[in-house]
Amino acid sequence: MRFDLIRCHGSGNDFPLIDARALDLSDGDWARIARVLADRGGPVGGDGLLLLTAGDADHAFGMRMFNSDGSESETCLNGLRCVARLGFELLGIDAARVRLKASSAEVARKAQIAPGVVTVETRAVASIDLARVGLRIAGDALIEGGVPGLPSARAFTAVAMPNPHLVSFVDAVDDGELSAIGEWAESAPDILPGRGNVSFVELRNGGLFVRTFERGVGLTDSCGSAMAASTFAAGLTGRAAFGCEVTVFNRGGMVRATAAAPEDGAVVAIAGNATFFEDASVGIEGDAVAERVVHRVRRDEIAAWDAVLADVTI
Ligand SMILES: N[C@@H](CCC[C@H](N)C(=O)O)C(=O)O
Repeated sequence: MRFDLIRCHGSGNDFPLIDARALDLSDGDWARIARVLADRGGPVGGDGLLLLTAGDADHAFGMRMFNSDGSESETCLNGLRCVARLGFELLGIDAARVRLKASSAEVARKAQIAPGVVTVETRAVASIDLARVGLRIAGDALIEGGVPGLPSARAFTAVAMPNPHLVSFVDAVDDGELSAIGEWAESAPDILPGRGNVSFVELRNGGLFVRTFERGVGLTDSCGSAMAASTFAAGLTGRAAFGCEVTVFNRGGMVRATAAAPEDGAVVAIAGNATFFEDASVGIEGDAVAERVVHRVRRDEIAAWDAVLADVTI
């Protein structure tokens, strides 16, 4: 199998991106291709695989996202910015409604957050319904509460974006502690059989700093849906005002986020980079990349994002 792909990132969350609108492969094939391409030890690497998929009567195009373990997620908001950019470029549009696995999101080109940085805003609805999060504990919602059975006494807020997130506000992020809870979530415990993304969040520099252990991946430089869930959770717990823009920092950079209150629709808007850094083609044989040809390294975009990182105090 041969594919043309674009290697891209949103806030350092990096992916190979394939225009799959005309491709007809099984879910099992895509899961295998995700594991091969996103393998950090292989010639491509990434936090998962993004697919631009065909649109329908209600959507200009669609997105599918496979984690590096081959599992398919309900969404990926850093990835959605990159998929949206490709969709915009191929269709000659600047805004769209996008079909996700079982939901929709709005995307639009925005003014550049920094010179030379292509910027896209995603808008997705948050939910605190525990059934949607897939967290099987007593009650309808969990807002800053303990999770019986979780190996931590910390208080968590559960949010579906619609992928599952557990968010805890901490004084200082401890990667070891976060990873231990993330690994527990990866074990698909009885109370979280669909697993989940786990984030620790600090109030930092007037904004939020979010560190996430992602379902199907592990610790990443950033996770867009976790930043959305964290902004929503900050509103729910009185740490940030609903309707006001918050800068959300992460290991890979920053985004600007605004969450609407539940009574105002619970839409979380995230504006951030959609950086394309390499155009390549790959040949895959079995479980390995047999050939990789790099056609273009987009040095201008790499430099533009490096300048943002040099400016951001994380
Ligand atoms: N990094 C993504 C989320 C990717 C999916 C996640 N690991 C899951 O399985 O829910 C983002 O930017 O939202």
